[in-house]
Amino acid sequence: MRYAHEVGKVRAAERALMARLPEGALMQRAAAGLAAVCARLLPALYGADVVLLVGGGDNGGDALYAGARLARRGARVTAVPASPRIHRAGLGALRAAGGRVLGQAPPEEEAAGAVAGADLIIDGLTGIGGTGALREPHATLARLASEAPGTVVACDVPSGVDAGSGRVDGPAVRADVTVTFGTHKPGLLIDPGAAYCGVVELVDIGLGPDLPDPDVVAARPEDVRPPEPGPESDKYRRGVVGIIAGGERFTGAAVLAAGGAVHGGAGMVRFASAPHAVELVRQRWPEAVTTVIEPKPDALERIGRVQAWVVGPGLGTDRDGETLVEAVLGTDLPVLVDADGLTVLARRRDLLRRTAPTLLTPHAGELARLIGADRDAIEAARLDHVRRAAAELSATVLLKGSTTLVAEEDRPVRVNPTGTPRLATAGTGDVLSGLVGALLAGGLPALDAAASGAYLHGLAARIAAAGGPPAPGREPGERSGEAPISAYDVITALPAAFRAVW
Ligand SMILES: NC(=O)C1=CN([C@@H]2O[C@H](COP(=O)(O)OP(=O)(O)OC[C@H]3O[C@@H](n4cnc5c(N)ncnc54)[C@H](OP(=O)(O)O)[C@@H]3O)[C@@H](O)[C@H]2O)[C@@H](O)CC1
Ligand SMILES: Nc1ncnc2c1ncn2[C@@H]1O[C@H](COP(=O)(O)OP(=O)(O)O)[C@@H](O)[C@H]1O
Ligand SMILES: [K+]
Repeated sequence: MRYAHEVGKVRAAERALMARLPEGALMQRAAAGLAAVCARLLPALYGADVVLLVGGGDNGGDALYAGARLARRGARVTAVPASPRIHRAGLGALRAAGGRVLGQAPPEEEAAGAVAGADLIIDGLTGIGGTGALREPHATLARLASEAPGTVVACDVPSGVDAGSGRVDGPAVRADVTVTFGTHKPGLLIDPGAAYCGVVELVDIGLGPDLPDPDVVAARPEDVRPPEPGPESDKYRRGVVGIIAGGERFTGAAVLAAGGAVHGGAGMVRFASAPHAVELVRQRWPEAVTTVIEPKPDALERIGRVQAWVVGPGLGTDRDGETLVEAVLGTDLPVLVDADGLTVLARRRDLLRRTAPTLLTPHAGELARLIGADRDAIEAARLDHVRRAAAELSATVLLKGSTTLVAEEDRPVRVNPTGTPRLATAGTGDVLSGLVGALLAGGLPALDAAASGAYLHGLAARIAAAGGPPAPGREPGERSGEAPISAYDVITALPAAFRAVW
């Protein structure tokens, strides 16, 4: 796992460690790590033009000491101060190493010229101490760095990104590489902030023993463990997932959710709905066992036994849909509620009073209805809202969108690292609900089923878009070589995604 800690906990750990170390030692560790990454990024250090953007806090101090190390190895280093008070000792070290320092608040043309001509720019404007939108001249410098042709390396956090939440209010540095110290900060893993970081490199400064449990975690491939069948498995023991989706009017969601489950490793998929949806699912997925049901409180009785339920995609939000959502949540089995089922829940929160696990998979608009919040506020502060939702609704909540997050009370929030904007196409959410339902039926706890499902879903989308294993990373401006994808393509690529983690 990649771990991230809230800013307050990072500061507490730094204080505890600093108390045991000689003064300034921690900043030297950070600066040494930063300088080492920068040296690796430059084809030749000797004679390279390096520009430091230096704010008034310790983030600027790190940049100055890293610049001094690069200057001692032959780089031509220029510091651009953004504040009248910049780290004195760091400034002294840079000067002693032969670095140049522009005057306080240098004219914009001078700063712009230096930034535009740099081979490498170190962004030391603000780190974990940055709050709110960047003020001037920081905002202008952030814009100049983002537009410059040189490689941009953010010190700890790209300036303008809120380290705790990933919130970005106004201009922020778009980095090629972010060198972060001690532990990741949540804002480096969560959009919109995550999109500003480029490649994130973690430098160990010895904080580990002083850090508490993480607040946010992101899976690596080895952390994704879908249930694997053993020799003693049969279709019932592997897990039967029941899906109630679609109706007479909406049938696409039914076919896609069933497909996600069929390719999600369920031992069996039981699909139940109105006749038209059942007919289409039967034609497309002959593997599914289908039942025509009517929207009555005893609707589940004819379907047969399952280990977990998925309810909601394309169901409709009227009284009939409500009856089916109520019937499913009345069972003592794990239930995933998605799409129209969530709209029903927004007016029937009482249905969430149950003891078996409940997993909700809203996008920001659905979550807004569920917890009475503003959609834009949710998009801007996804971490806060997903946590609040899990606590208020007493459920596991998977918040879809640019960065998918999964929260459960008193557990670290799971961040999905495989997402891709190519998933922003109608129907992919239905595929996710079927896939996660299959993992729930296979016995994974709700948090793991949701996080593993999101991981495999994103990976399948990348594989579908790339026409094979996704490329490891791209140079800025390089063509992606990817194709647009449909929800159906994601289903088709699920086997390849499973192969990549099994
Ligand atoms: N502690 C340690 O042991 C270690 C810490 N380390 C490093 O220290 C960093 C934290 O340093 P920090 O606490 O000094 O805060 P920092 O990120 O420099 O920001 C404060 C400055 O930014 C300014 N500012 C704020 N918001 C602004 C805005 N919107 N627009 C414009 N300006 C804004 C603010 O100005 P003020 O609001 O006070 O006028 C103040 O000048 C951390 O990220 C890591 O890099 C490493 O060396 C490892 C050891
Ligand atoms: N910008 C984005 N970046 C990454 N993933 C996205 C983005 N926008 C949407 N997604 C993903 O696409 C899927 C869309 O689901 P949803 O909103 O339920 O659509 P639908 O109801 O049409 O199926 C989710 O898995 C979501 O996380
Ligand atoms: K920074």
